[in-house]
Formats: sequence, structure tokens, C-alpha cells
Amino acid sequence: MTAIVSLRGLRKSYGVGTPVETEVLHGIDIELAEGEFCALIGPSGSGKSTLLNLIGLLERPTSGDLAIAGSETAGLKEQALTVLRGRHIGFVFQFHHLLPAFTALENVMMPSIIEQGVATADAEAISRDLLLRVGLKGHEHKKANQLSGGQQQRVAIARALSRSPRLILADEPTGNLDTHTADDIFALLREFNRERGSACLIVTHDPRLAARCDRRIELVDGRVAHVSSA
Ligand SMILES: Nc1ncnc2c1ncn2[C@@H]1O[C@H](COP(=O)(O)OP(=O)(O)OP(=O)(O)O)[C@@H](O)[C@H]1O
Repeated sequence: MTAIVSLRGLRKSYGVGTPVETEVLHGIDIELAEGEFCALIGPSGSGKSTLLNLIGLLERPTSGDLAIAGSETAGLKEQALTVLRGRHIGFVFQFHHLLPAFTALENVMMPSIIEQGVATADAEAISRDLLLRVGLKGHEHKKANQLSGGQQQRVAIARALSRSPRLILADEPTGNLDTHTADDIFALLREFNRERGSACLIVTHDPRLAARCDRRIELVDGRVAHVSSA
């Protein structure tokens, strides 16, 4: 098995060196295979978002090993982490983090132009195609803040996929959506996972959606409490 994510003994504390130092992840060992579609579940406060932020190289662990696509990250400087993140990881968050004053098309195009230096015409062609695929043909030139929650989440998925990442990290991507829209968004992630082989790690509170993943990793109080496969 080739691992896209490999964690060994990963720990995270907040407030290190202060009287309120708290360890929220107590030694996590997880491997995520290339192309795997996996749910990260567990009660509120169990450390799911913290773990996702560590895997996404947005925060650093306090100790332990974390490798992305075979690259150990412990000794890497910020710039090298940014390159690794840009090359391999796409993010889909609950509140999508789109730039509200820019159009759907611009939101999808921007990361590949800014982070990967893709030519504007190429980025536009790829982005138009992705917006078509997520069902937003005709909405390309609408500002992000003129789109519904479900439509904004589709834009966020198109944006995450614009760089063909080997890993998609999704933090409650359907959390603020009605059941029907949530199912559509989830199906879209699954479709891209099957088609492009991007591994997905999806934080969800929805047991129905978790049940449709290849594997479920359950965190309780900052530890892996249970792992189950489909
Ligand atoms: N920046 C921070 N500083 C201090 N404590 C934090 C910080 N971020 C998270 N925590 C604490 O870490 C613990 C885990 O939080 P985290 O957000 O990872 O949980 P979660 O499982 O994603 O919860 P939820 O399902 O409610 O989103 C919580 O007790 C939280 O208060």
C-alpha cells in the first residue's frame, strides 16, 4: 500500500509553555492509502479539526512524525510546507472560504495561477470544465456571495480539484446544508475520488455519509478509538 498520509505518534498541545497547556491529540497513528475515501468521525471536541489542520500542514504537531506523499514534514521550513501543501492537498471547508467579491470562475482559477503559475488561459479552461462538472454552468460569472450555500460549496470543490490534488481534506463539507444538497455534495466528492483517484479524508457528523466511506476512523478524546472498514 502506498500511503498518501502517514502519521506516527502525532501529538498536539495548545498553550505550550503556559499554565494552561493542554494536549488535545495524544499520539495518533494513521495511514491513509492513495485513493482512499475515509471519514473522520467522533464527538465534538475530540480533535478532528485539529488533526485535519495538522495533516493539511496548516498547523505543526507538538511531536510525532507526519509524512505527506512520502515526504517527512518535521524538519521542513514554512516555505517547503507551502510547496508540499500546494502540490498535493486540496481543502474543502464547511464555510468554503471563497473570496466573496470575486466570481465563481475567478475563485476556481486563482489558486493554480497564484500558487502554481499556470497560464491564465489554461487555468480558465480547466476551471470552466470543473464548474460544468459540479453543475454550475451558467453561474461562472456570478460573484461568490450571490450563490446559495450549496452552490458555494460546489465552487469550493471545483477550486480544491483545480490542481488535481492527491489528497482532499474536507472539514464538515456538508455541515451547513440540507440533506438533499448534502447528499449531492458528498456524491460529487465520491465521483471525483473514483475518477481521479484523489484520496479524501472527510470530517463529518453525519452517520449516513460516514457509512458510505471506505473506512471510518473515530476519534474520542484525542485518541483513535475505533476504525471500521466498509
Ligand atoms: N487554537 C486552539 N487553542 C486552544 N485549544 C484549542 C484550539 N483549537 C482547538 N482547541 C481545543 O482542542 C480540542 C479539539 O478541538 P477540535 O476543534 O479539533 O475538535 P473537533 O472534534 O473538530 O470538534 P467539533 O466536532 O466540535 O468541530 C477542543 O477541546 C478545543 O477546545
